[in-house]
Amino acid sequence: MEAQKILSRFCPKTPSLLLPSHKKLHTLPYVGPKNLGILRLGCSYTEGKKKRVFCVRSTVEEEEAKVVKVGATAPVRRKKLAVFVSGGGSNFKSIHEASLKGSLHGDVLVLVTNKPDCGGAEYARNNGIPVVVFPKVKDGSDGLSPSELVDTLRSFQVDFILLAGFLKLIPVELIRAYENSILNIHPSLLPAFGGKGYYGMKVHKAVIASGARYSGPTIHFVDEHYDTGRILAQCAIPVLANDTADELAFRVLKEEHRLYVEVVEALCEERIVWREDGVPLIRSKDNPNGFC
Ligand SMILES: Nc1nc2c(c(=O)[nH]1)N[C@@H](CN(C=O)c1ccc(C(=O)N[C@@H](CCC(=O)O)C(=O)O)cc1)CN2
Ligand SMILES: NCC(=O)N[C@@H]1O[C@H](COP(=O)([O-])[O-])[C@@H](O)[C@H]1O
Repeated sequence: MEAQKILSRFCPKTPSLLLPSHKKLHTLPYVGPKNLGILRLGCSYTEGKKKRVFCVRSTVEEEEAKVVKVGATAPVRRKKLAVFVSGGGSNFKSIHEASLKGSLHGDVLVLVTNKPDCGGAEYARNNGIPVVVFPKVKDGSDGLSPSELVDTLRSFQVDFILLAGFLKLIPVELIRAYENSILNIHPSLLPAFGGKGYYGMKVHKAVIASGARYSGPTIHFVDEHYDTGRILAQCAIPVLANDTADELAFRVLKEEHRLYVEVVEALCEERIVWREDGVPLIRSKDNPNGFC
């Protein structure tokens, strides 16, 4: 209900029926022929004068399919994701498509942006994903404060936050509320070519100008500063002698789409482990004793 109230302030077009997966569903046993399924009654809430109740029906098999068995037998709960964008959102789309395809054991429940008209926000609205504006635009009524953003993400019961071309500094309130649960993708091999001023094409132009022979995406945990959080994954690709910044950007972005989906799949399957010295590792899906 809280999410609905906050959202209605900034995103009037937000679908009135909030995504069931973050509403508390009351599961009632289905009385009828054995094993035909469970009738799940969505909780009711008032919208204006109307009381809205929605029901979904799922079979026992569908319920079980929502739980992935990883490693030995421990069932892993499907994760709730928030994605932050400022631009076209191609990484966001790749992650959403992997979720719809079923390879990614999570759902994108909310999109956060500082540019409500960007391509990523448009894609979200076209796919029924609520859009939240953050940070507040200067002397404008639109947008959430850091504490309202934390409350909104908590109302959606978000497990992980994925930055994908978001160009504003994440405030310390959110870092503290989502410790070791915020990832970012950066289009260079950090720590090289990172930090304030290094985003989008500026990164690729700096790489070309430096004469570096390799570049590629880095996925890292987010701390209070730009691009200084613990590195989780990287992929090196050659910089060709006659590469333009656009040609390099195109090849790096393609690798980003592959790498981010692979990393978020591991995140949702709880395959991220922390080495004693604080370095995060990704446990291999095929070999529980190996790492990616
Ligand atoms: N607390 C953190 N917030 C963010 C991080 C992070 O690591 N910690 N990563 C960035 C994403 N990013 C690089 O991956 C990045 C984005 C933007 C900038 C930057 O210099 N921004 C400009 C403003 C640009 C604009 O408004 O158009 C600036 O701050 O002057 C650097 C790195 C997301 N947030
Ligand atoms: N420093 C942050 C940064 O530069 N991020 C970069 O913005 C692009 C967003 O593309 P997308 O909107 O198509 O996913 C991506 O290349 C991402 O690495």
